Amino acid sequence: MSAPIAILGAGAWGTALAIALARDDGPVRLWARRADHAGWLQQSRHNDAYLPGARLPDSVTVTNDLDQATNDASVLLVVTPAQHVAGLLQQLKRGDAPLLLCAKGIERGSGRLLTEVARELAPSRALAVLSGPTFADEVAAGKPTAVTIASDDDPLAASLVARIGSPSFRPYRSPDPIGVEVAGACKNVIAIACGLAIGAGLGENARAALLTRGLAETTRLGLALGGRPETFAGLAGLGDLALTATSPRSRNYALGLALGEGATLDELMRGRSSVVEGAATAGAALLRANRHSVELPIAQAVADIIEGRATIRDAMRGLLARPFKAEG
Ligand SMILES: NC(=O)c1ccc[n+]([C@@H]2O[C@H](COP(=O)([O-])OP(=O)(O)OC[C@H]3O[C@@H](n4cnc5c(N)ncnc54)[C@H](O)[C@@H]3O)[C@@H](O)[C@H]2O)c1
Ligand SMILES: O=P(O)(O)OC[C@H](O)CO
Repeated sequence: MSAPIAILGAGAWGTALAIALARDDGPVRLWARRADHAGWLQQSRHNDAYLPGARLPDSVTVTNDLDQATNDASVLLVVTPAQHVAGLLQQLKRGDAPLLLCAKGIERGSGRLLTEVARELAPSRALAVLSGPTFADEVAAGKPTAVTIASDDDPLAASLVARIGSPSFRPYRSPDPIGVEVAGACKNVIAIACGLAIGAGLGENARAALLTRGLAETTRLGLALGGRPETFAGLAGLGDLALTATSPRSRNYALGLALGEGATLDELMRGRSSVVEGAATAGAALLRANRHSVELPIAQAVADIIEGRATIRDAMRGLLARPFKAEG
């Protein structure tokens, strides 16, 4: 029997990954932050709060005890929202099981990528990143899905692909964790912009333009941070952007759509438990881009709207007033 896999975070994505990775040959432990939630999940096998309709297989054990979840695990999947990854890593005991970072975002305040957070807070552990076009409910339902697993450590990436892959959950290996992280984080910001455009009635041409120029600015940032150009045409880049920036089932796109239709951010965020990563990442990406003198006009527009510095109309007008230039 293989060593256990620990999945840290019992929102929609952690739950879907637990279901996808549950096998007869190795147990899966799912860590939930709240004791009452862990107890309910373990007993009912359902996660109505975050992933209604899915059922946890018997080989998944749910706990809110981090030591119990991680003890003897072969790999720890980090699946909390990006802004809580540092808090989680600070609670982890020292150990040598690798981390597979599955959250998509850049840290607010510091502009750090999650691999940079992990390198500082869990220096003894090898790192890999999992990203790509993955609506959790489809993964939980066993629908065909392809992802990227990226690491500087190719044997680690290969062993994770072997442990995690199945006919319906197909990981592709990549040597570019930085590019994969930047792509996964920024697509959420671009998805908000695309939702805004449709919600505000600007049309599908505008959305296609935002998606394409969004990929161009994401690529600029990724390259400045050391990513590889081909990553942005891959699953974590174009693949995830195509999914997220066109589907009302994306929480990021849906937030933009509702804002564009006239809802306020306050109304949309009040009482909400599920995460909209792009809202925090817009400003964090800008912070990081400014340090590298990289321009992110679309992320700037999204951050200006989200952080209350511009109306949607003014931000969109600002984008349209930019000087004409060569494509690239
Ligand atoms: N849902 C998806 O389809 C999907 C797919 C791929 C990647 N992701 C990424 O996975 C990450 C998690 O998203 P999700 O959809 O599972 O979240 P979710 O919105 O379903 O659930 C939110 C989770 O955040 C947890 N949480 C709230 N406050 C916290 C805190 N202070 N510390 C630790 N955890 C806290 C909640 O307990 C809950 O587990 C995000 O970065 C998201 O972009 C999600
Ligand atoms: O619902 P979203 O916008 O958080 O997107 C979920 C996944 O990241 C899609 O790949």
